[in-house]
Amino acid sequence: MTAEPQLVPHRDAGILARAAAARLITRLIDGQAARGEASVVLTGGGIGIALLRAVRTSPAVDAVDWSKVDIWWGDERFVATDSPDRNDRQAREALLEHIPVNPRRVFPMGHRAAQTAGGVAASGYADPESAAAAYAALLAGRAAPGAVFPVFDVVLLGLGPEGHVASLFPNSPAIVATEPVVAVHDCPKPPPERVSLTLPTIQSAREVWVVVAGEEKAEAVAASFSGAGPIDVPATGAVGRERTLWLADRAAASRLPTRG
Ligand SMILES: O=C(O)[C@H](O)[C@@H](O)[C@H](O)[C@H](O)COP(=O)(O)O
Repeated sequence: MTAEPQLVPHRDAGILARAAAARLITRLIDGQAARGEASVVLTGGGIGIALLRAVRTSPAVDAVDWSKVDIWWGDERFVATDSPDRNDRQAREALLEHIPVNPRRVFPMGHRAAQTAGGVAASGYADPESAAAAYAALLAGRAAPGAVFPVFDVVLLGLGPEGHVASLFPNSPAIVATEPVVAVHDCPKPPPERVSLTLPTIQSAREVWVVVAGEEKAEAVAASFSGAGPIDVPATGAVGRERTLWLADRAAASRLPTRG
């Protein structure tokens, strides 16, 4: 059973980030109360990272036992580990370096191995395919017996202007991929090479939250609620088992039909 998307409007992007942060903290607390641990899949992008900064500055941040939270990524740019483009680097600077996470429960996606002089093996992967395979193995290692990925408490996703989520773009090989993690080449949003969870993995979450702000996303939000399918509008495939939330500011929701 997947959940019908529910849109929750917020006055502006700043309030959206703070409200989504508070919602995430509560969600993780509830997950830990129910199962002793929790898991979240982070996203890159402007509002996704703003949300993490808002978690860091939240008065309730210490209510979560961060040592018992599994932290994953929905996608990653396949670049050098020290590149400012890395979603995990931005997440560490925004939040993870400021809270007591358990490093063994933080699962960054693979990075491009540095070119080595003299054959010294550098950490990382030669291509996105091998990084994707390694991440799939990590997911399987944290899954229930017989499953290939865990049941995440929350998958956070940003939204692109054409309706992409993670690195799943319209009419791309990745949007129809069925393996848990996929390599992405020629991504329309730079950098071109990425690693991304696929829709089946995203859909394994109890809750999926699409967090979106700005007038430039209004068309994509409207398209996502127009009955379009995920190949044309990937965000429409981002649904949770129990709940699907669209946390939007008013500008991003401005092209939706107003309630009668
Ligand atoms: O790695 C990435 O680029 C993100 O995961 C991507 O899916 C992002 O969330 C959207 O493109 C929205 O990004 P903005 O919020 O910056 O527009």
